[in-house]
Amino acid sequence: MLQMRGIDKAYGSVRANQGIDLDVPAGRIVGLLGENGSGKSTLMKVLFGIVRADAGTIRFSDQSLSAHTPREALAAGLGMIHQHFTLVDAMTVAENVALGWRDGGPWLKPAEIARRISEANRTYGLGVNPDDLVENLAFGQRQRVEITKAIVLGAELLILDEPTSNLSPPEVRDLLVVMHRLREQGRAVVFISHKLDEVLDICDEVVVLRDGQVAGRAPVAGATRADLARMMVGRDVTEPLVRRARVAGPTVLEARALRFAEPHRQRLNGIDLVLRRGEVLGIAGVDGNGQTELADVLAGLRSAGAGMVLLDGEEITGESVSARLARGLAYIPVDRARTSLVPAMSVADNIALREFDRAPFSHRGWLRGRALASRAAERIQRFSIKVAHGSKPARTLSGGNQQKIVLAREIGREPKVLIAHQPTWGLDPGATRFVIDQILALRDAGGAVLYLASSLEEILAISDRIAVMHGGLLSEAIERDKVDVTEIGLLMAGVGFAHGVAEAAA
Ligand SMILES: Nc1ncnc2c1ncn2[C@@H]1O[C@H](COP(=O)(O)OP(=O)(O)OP(=O)(O)O)[C@@H](O)[C@H]1O
Repeated sequence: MLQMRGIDKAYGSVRANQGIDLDVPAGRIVGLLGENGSGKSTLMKVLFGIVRADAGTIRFSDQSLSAHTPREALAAGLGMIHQHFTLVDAMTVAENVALGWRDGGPWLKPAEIARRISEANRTYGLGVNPDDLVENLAFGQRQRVEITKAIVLGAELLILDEPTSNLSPPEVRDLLVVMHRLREQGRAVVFISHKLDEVLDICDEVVVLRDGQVAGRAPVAGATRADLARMMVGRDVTEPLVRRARVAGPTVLEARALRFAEPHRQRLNGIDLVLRRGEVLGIAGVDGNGQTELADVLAGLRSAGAGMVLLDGEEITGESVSARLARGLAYIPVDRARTSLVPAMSVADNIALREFDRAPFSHRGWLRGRALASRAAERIQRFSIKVAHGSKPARTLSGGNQQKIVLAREIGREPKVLIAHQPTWGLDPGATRFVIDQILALRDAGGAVLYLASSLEEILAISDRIAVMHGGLLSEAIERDKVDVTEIGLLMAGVGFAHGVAEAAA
């Protein structure tokens, strides 16, 4: 169905794609793997007409695509599901699908659009309701709306860019079912992922990129995680984590009966939490159960409606973000692209962002360029950020490498308390492992870490104590060694939470 040949794309001196060949047959799922910055997004942007290749040819369903626009790519039968959705919140599902209707195509009555959505639902098991308002839908449902839209608009080949990163385990299973059905119906899928197990589970074959070139391709049958990892980085990165025992110290961060309410946001319905020196407290839970609100309220980005936050026994509930930062709090928010990184600023400036006004970065009101540059060079090296120089704007880095800038800044400051929300989102396996090791080292040095993630596997690997969040409530924290995974699973599904009682008390 798709034949890409000899694709070259350079950004200045960075050769993001070099002579890449990619074949995707109909009825196949091809995994596109590679470390952060290896050129996966660039290749897909070339295919979809978002960026123009310097050289190479593309044939898709017997048409030649060159110098095409995304609109022409859509018309040819390509669909791209981005990590950041393109839906209009205030419209219904059917209206969103109608919006995507090709210019010049036949005008469709709302009833006809609804019919096509139900048909897509039946064939692919999407479970999308045409009349739902998008703003009321959870992340996983929005993603299925995007897929529905692509199918109704006639996509024969779908590009899914890290589609499982923000999904809960049941949502991942549902998505994999949808992908199976797409394959059965003779459509093709390009699946970009850093999760090797999922790639092994769902793909027919994989293509691995390294430094802008194809490092290997292989059928998935018979391959192992270690094989894939080796192709990606040239060595094995899947060694199991060896955890050392820890001795937790006194309480550093505490929340008492914390409440938060805002229209269209998950509420916090009275959260009690204790975080001690030298421990990682993992908060498991399906996304959208108040994790973002809890982390924001603790970091001072949102104000609590009621309750208290204490740091080292002093109340900080009303304090500003910067006052909290000065007390040694660091925050890795989930929506880093919007809240934590300034894309137009250089990598070096982003790394110094929290400390501009302090030595060594400023002196009598003057910024010290050399100190900025040397700190950046050190962090770029330590966190393996793939960039030619710290002076480059952050927006020119690959998604995973932008992420590493925030991690390098927040973890690198050796904070007293680190609140980390999905810190490994979008990172390749090597980088994920590195970040986990850094967080454990911070803990071993006496730091306190609140770790929020939707991957239970990750929570189990890193935490000393685990609590579950559901519907704006937090369960009691359990020591890692005493955790029963089934029980955590049930809590994640909301079984065992006394919602009625808490709501009545509110
Ligand atoms: N607009 C741009 N300007 C300059 N350089 C860019 C631009 N977009 C990408 N690059 C560079 O091209 C290279 C490949 O980036 P790309 O986004 O394709 O990687 P990726 O494999 O998708 O990574 P990730 O897994 O982190 O998303 C990187 O070195 C990146 O810095």
